[in-house]
Amino acid sequence: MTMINQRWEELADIKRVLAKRDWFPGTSGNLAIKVSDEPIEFLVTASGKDKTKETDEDFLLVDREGKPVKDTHLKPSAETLLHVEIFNKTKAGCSLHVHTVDNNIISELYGDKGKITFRGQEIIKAYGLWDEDAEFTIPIIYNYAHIPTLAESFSEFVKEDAGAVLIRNHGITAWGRDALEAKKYLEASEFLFSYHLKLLTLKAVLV
Ligand SMILES: CSCCC(=O)C(=O)COP(=O)(O)O
Ligand SMILES: [Zn+2]
Repeated sequence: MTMINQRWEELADIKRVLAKRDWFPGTSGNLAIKVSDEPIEFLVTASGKDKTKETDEDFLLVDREGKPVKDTHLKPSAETLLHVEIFNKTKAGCSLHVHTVDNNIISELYGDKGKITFRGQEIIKAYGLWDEDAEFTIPIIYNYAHIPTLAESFSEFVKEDAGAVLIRNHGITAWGRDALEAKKYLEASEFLFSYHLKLLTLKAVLV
């Protein structure tokens, strides 16, 4: 199997799993996986598709600027520039972006603070943090409609090979050195969002 086919299968597997969870409502979301380092080339989801469907046009290969490597009628994700920041600035191998109700509500509740910090939760170990008092902070950025501006704002928080950033009332982008790590960061973040919102709701009901 060629590297591109191998990476295609890896990304297709993740897409299938996330689709089953309804994490691609209304054609939202986009996924990317690096195929080569020199030159940097990655597979990214084609724009505007129903990501719950599986086709042989789900992904296309783009260069380090997010431009298609070959002539194609497919358009790279409208948010490819965010994946471009990740692959150009870090050693990340995979980047995942989803819109969920939970990540949107958390981003709105904590958007004015510009971040949300989690502590005292076992699942924080998914971020590679094993200390009892470990904290994990997810920055929250403004949802600029102009994607190059959004990508510039996002870039400020792309420093590590794995991480997560919330875009206010839009969604989350999580990345990691490989597909497993990116998925782990995404799932841990969504777990923490869901837990936090349920706890807030229960506290409000019980007082
Ligand atoms: C209806 S979703 C609006 C665009 C977006 O935020 C998204 O994640 C999907 O865009 P893409 O071009 O990757 O399909
Ligand atoms: Zn989006």
